Parts: sequence; structure tokens; C-alpha cells
Amino acid sequence: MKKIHVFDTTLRDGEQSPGVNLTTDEKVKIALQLEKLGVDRIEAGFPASSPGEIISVKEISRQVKNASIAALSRANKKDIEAAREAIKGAATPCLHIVLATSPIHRKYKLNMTKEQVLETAESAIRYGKKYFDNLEFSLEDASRTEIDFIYEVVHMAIKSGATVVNLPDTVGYASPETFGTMFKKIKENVPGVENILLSTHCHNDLGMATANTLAAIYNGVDQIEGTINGIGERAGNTAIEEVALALEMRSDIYQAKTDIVLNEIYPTSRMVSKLTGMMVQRNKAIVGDHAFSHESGIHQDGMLKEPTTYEIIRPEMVGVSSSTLVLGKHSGRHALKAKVRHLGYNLSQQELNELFQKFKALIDKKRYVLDEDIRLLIDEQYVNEESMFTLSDLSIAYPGNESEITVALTDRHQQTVQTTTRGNGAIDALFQAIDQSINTEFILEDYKIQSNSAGKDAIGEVHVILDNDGKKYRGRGFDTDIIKASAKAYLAAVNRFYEEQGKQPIESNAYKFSI
Ligand SMILES: CC(=O)SCCNC(=O)CCNC(=O)[C@H](O)C(C)(C)COP(=O)(O)OP(=O)(O)OC[C@H]1O[C@@H](n2cnc3c(N)ncnc32)[C@H](O)[C@@H]1OP(=O)(O)O
Ligand SMILES: CC(C)C(=O)C(=O)O
Repeated sequence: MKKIHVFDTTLRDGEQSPGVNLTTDEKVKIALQLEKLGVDRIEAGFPASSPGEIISVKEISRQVKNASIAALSRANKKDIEAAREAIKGAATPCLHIVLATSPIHRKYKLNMTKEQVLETAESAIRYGKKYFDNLEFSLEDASRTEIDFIYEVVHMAIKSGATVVNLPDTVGYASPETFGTMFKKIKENVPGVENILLSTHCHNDLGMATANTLAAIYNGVDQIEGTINGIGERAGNTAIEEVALALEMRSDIYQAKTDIVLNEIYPTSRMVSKLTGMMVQRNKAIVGDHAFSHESGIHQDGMLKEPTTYEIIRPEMVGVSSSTLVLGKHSGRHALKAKVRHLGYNLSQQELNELFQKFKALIDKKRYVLDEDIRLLIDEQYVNEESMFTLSDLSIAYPGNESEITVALTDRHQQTVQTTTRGNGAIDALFQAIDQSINTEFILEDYKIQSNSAGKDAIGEVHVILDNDGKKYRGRGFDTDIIKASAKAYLAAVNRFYEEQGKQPIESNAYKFSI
């Protein structure tokens, strides 16, 4: 297996993401984690950009012991001196000089001819080599540069002392076919290329940064540049974690490997996301929240039978604790059964079928069904088994300043009784309506409500204690609608009352009908 060197530029190109501005402490924290991750070189910053940047790069150079530390510089003495000042204390410093080579950049940005580009680059490399053994030269916008001029610049850089020559796809314009061919041609046409590390650095403007990086590896590059989570200028850079995993999983194609410690990937990704404030796209490969989540019934069934049916990477491999079966709209009974078992319940097939119907009804109201929701559905199922009354309809209106509740209760004989009452607030009206429907009065001794799962569509849990003739009856109800949860809790207590007393409800004056 060929070793692919990893040059991490999270702290330089990654920090070029709009809105990202890391403090020295944050940069050091990330650098130490990158070292733990096993990257070979950390581009700590662009020292000429500000005095604060020099301080950060200096501190990283002081604290990081194993990884080499690079600093970026334009092709001029002032920038090189700033870089020198910043990384001179590093164990293995590397000066990174960049100069654009493409016709567009030469004409519009640099106002230089090809000859001037060659001369400027050569004099900068030779100046840098006085102080640095390790020197990388990057041909900015290489993918839009004439191939013959690339040969000339790469050859000049090697002769002048560059130890790494990097060909970036600065604007994310390359395609895997053209980009791979460029490296193949360089290897075939530039003398001395075998004595240096040939490197690539891709941007993701067309969503092809990882594909282009892999094409470069396939065609002989020795070093890849990228960032954690793919952050960076505009649409970002190649995500290092994606390349490391692609090489790991498809060694049959690439026959190459990085030294990345795979199970440090997820902790690194989290740290970078937290400190930069750049949220990771949920469906992002390897490190996105959904990368190891399975939602649909057929997939979940496959996962439960054999994870390799739907997962090519084991989550533990990259430091994610486990795969998740997310109970959602498309889930089936196998996943629900596994979840119920995991929560410590042992339901019969019939109970599971009933729970499944309730679960499907709930998912129409709620985006995610959480563990707590399932617990509540099961608990509610147990409560309802013995019910004298169940709630069959409930509506609420606010005529004038009052709350008006209409409640319909159905008893064991499928008789439904409907009552409309006004009250001092919805809960007062509701409880009066229930009392009138069953022709019994209770004193509401306690009423508590709490949200029992997360989000605006969380399930509300209501607890009530009712008093009838000094005896207390407790009830609990759950629903995404808190008025309904309150009705269910009240009815649960009422049902207890009837069961305990062995009583039949007294005929009420409410409107009665059969269903
Ligand atoms: C492809 C990349 O990602 S390269 C890295 C990009 N990162 C950054 O630019 C972040 C740090 N940059 C900065 O803080 C500032 O741009 C500084 C301090 C470096 C320079 O600021 P200023 O001196 O005000 O110049 P400004 O950024 O406006 O313009 C860039 C100048 O550098 C020149 N330049 C651009 N690239 C290079 C290069 N590789 N080598 C030499 N000169 C260059 C431009 O032609 C322009 O020169 P001009 O003033 O003669 O027209
Ligand atoms: C400095 C170079 C490598 C760069 O960031 C680019 O070309 O995108």
C-alpha cells in the first residue's frame, strides 16, 4: 500500500470560511487534535495576514510535537519573513509558497507574464530555501493552467529546491477525468518529479473535491490537502475524512492508505464544528448526524438481520458510538419491536401490533418519535386496557372571553355521551364537561403538566389527583395536544374510581348516541 501524506489546512483554508475566526486557544486545541488524528502536516495559518495570526502559528509550532507545521506565504520576502518568524520554533517547519499560474490569474490578478511568474516563484523559493529544508510550492489555479506551462513551473520549482509541489484545483473547476490526466502527464513529462512529493488541493465548487482528490491519488500524487468537515473558502475543500475512508474501503482500487487514526475522525469533526461554528450538514458523508441512521422499515429490517446489508462502514470505526434506527414515518414492525425490547418491554405480537398502529398515528403528528414517546405509548396502552371510558372526541372554542369545550366519551358498551361546557379556562371547562358526562363530581386536588420529549411537537404528560368523598384517584395522560393529554389523565383517574368502586356510571343528562 502506498502511503498518502495528509496535509491538513483546516486552520488556514478552513478558517477562510466566511464568518470563521478562531482564537489562538481554539487553534491550538484543534491543532493538537489534528495531531492525534494522525495528519502528517498542519497548515497553521497565513502569518503575513495579521500580527494575531503570527502569535497563533507560533503557539501551535510550540505545542505540536509530532506533526510538521506549515505556514502559507505569497511569493515575496515580506510574507516569507512573517512565516519564518511564526514557525521557526516548530519541530518540523515547512514553508508553503503560493503563486498563481493560470492565464486568468496572470492577466487579471497578478498582471504578470509567464516569465515574470517563473522568475517571481523561483526567487521566492530560493529565498525560502535559505531557511527551510521543507518547502512546498503551490501553483495556484493549476487546473486552469496550460499543461506546458505547468511542466515548466513544476520543473523550475523542483530545481529551485521545493520538496513538495502542489497542484490545486483552486476554483473547483476540474473533473476527475481531466484532473487525473493532468497528474499522469506531469509524472510522465517533468524530470525529477519522482524526487519530490506531488500534492493536490481541491475545492468543492462543483461538489467534486473528493472525487478529484481520489483521481489525483489514482494518478500518482503522494500528498492530499484538505480540511475536516470539508470547510474552507466558498464551497470548501476536500474533506479529509472522506478521502481517508474512501482509501480504507476501496483499497482494491487505490492501493493506498493514509496514517489517519480512523476512530479519531468523529471527535475531530465535532470539535472543529463546535469551535468554528460551522454546522455539519446532517447527511454529510462519514460525520453527518444521519451518516449512520436508518429510517425506513426495509432498511431497518436489513440492519437488524445483518448490518452489512445497508452499512458499508461500521460507525465505531470512525468513532461514532453506534448506528441508529430512527423511528419515523417509514419504519416497520421489526424496528419497533427492537426499540421496544431495547427499552425493556416485552410485548406480545398483538400488543406490538396495537402499538404499531398508535406509533403510525403519532408519526403523522410528530416529526420524530423518540424513545420517551414510545415509552409513553406503551404505558398509555396498559392504562387503556381496563378503561370504563375512552375519549372519542374533543373540540375547543373561545366564544367571547370564555373557553368552551365539547367532549365525547365512549363507554365499554360503545355508548357515546357528548357534553358542551364553558369554564374559566380550557382545563376548567374540560374537567366540568367530563364530570357532567358521567354525572359525578370530583375535586381536582392536583394537576401537573410536563413536556416529556423534545421539540415543539413534544408529547405532553399530565398527572391529576381527583378526590371523591375523601378518596384519591390518580391519572396520567399523554398527547402531543396538552388539552387531550389533560382529558386522558382525568379519564384515567375516573376509570380508576369506577373500577375500584365496581360502580356503573349514573345516567347523565348529556346528549347520548351509539357508535
Ligand atoms: C488560493 C488561496 O487561498 S491563497 C490564500 C488566501 N488567503 C488570504 O488571502 C488570507 C490572508 N490575506 C490577507 O490578510 C491579505 O490579503 C494580505 C495581508 C495577505 C495582503 O493584503 P494587501 O496587501 O492589502 O493586498 P490584497 O489582499 O488586497 O491584494 C493582494 C495583493 O497580493 C498580490 N498577490 C496575490 N497573490 C500573490 C502571490 N501568490 N504572490 C505575490 N503576490 C500576490 C495581488 O496581486 C495583490 O497585489 P497588488 O496590491 O499589487 O495588486
Ligand atoms: C494556497 C493554495 C494551495 C490554495 O489554497 C488554493 O489554491 O486553493
